[in-house]
Amino acid sequence: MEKDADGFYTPAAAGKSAEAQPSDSSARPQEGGGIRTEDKTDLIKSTFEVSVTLADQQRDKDSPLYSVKTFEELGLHQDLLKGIYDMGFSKPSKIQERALPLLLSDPPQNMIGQSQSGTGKTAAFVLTMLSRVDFSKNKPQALCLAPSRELARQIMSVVVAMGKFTSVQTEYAIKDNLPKNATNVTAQIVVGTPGTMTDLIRRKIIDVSEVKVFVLDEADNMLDQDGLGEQTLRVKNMLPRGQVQIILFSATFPDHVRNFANKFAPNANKIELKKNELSVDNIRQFYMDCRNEEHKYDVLVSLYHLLTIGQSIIFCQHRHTADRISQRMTAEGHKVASLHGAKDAAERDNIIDGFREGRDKVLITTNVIARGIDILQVNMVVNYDLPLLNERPGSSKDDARPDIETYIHRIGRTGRFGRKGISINFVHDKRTWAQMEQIEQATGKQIIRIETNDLDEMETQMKKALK
Ligand SMILES: Nc1ncnc2c1ncn2[C@@H]1O[C@H](COP(=O)(O)OP(=O)(O)OP(=O)(O)O)[C@@H](O)[C@H]1O
Repeated sequence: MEKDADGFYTPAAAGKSAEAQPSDSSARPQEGGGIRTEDKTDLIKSTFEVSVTLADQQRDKDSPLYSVKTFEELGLHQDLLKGIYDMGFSKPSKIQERALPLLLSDPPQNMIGQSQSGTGKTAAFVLTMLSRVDFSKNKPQALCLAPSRELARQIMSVVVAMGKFTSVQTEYAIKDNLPKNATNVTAQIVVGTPGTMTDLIRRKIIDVSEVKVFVLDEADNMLDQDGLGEQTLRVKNMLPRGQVQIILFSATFPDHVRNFANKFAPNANKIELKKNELSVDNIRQFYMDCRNEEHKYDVLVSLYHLLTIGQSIIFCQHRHTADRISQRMTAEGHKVASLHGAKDAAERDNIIDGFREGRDKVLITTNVIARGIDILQVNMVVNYDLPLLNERPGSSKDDARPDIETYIHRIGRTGRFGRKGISINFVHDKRTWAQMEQIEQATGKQIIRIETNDLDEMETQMKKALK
């Protein structure tokens, strides 16, 4: 099975793997901030392929994709092994190899698992849910929460694909999915967002008496007081005491939620990353020094050809910015889509499906899809606005600190499972410059300057980074 045009898993030629090229690290800033240009290319005109050999990276001991084990050795049921191989997976990744034996051991134990973006966390918790449910019982037994409907739908596509050779039944707990007069959910696995899940449990449409597994994807965000923390806790408090395995996964676990995570999933087995392992090496990070806000728009438009070579996601801080840019670009004849939380459910589904199918190549959005979204063709992420922590009341805009976690998740929309990717940050004044420097320090990865007026240079850099 491989992903179909709309990015969800469908039966197709199994076991296909893309091909890899060694990475090139010759691009270095010169004194004065310029960049050495080597081998000019015809990138804009060409249709060069962005590709990697997964098998090679899975052999590299230092790669998060490396594993000494096979899926057979991880103790999975035969029907699930069939599902995995049907999806074209041949070996587990490091997080899968390390987490699965712990997740599947009996008696069940809680887990707090961290590994870089795009390294296969979803498969680890989906396999756990599928392994734990009793398919002969028509009652919810595994609940999974995600921070956005887009991510919940994507997780569900993985449940359906991996469970293809089982008799699993599934249901969504996302807005506008179930009819108002819906009765008891009989599905064994329910995936949704915290608000709707709470509502359905309260209304007794979801009976939680048989729930055995509770998964939080993007757990740090789901537990953050400023995020979805309260709603998620409400769901947990409605579950039967003492019998539920709690599984938290994320690429990031900032200190201010770690304590809460430990209380939320007591006595959990833990897989943790060191700070310098947070971001993946296959994503090359650049910045462009724009003159002002208006110039950011002009630079983005000038990049349009490069943005559409593969697929690109443009992140803005506010919904109105995403709308304004997309309206302007559309009026000027460019094909772009915009997605944010103010759009209604059907429209959101339509937009993300169009992007997954490749009907749209450029998606302008907010943090709503900064986490978890897995579209392999995305090879470029632009931070039109750098992600910022919520500005505190009374503090000036100048004090706003960059949101490092969101930055890591945003750029992780590219470079999925060992593929190459590029991120470009727009800075346009002293404040944004300082914020970018803080990001560079926190991630420990160099962010390389590219001139805003040198498209040839950009093209050359892109080709090198994606090679
Ligand atoms: N063992 C494997 N072999 C091959 N491909 C895999 C394997 N495990 C996962 N993948 C693929 O790798 C991609 C990334 O996986 P996934 O979305 O689970 O990452 P993640 O760690 O949850 O990322 P994020 O932190 O962004 O949520 C997906 O397209 C998935 O199908």
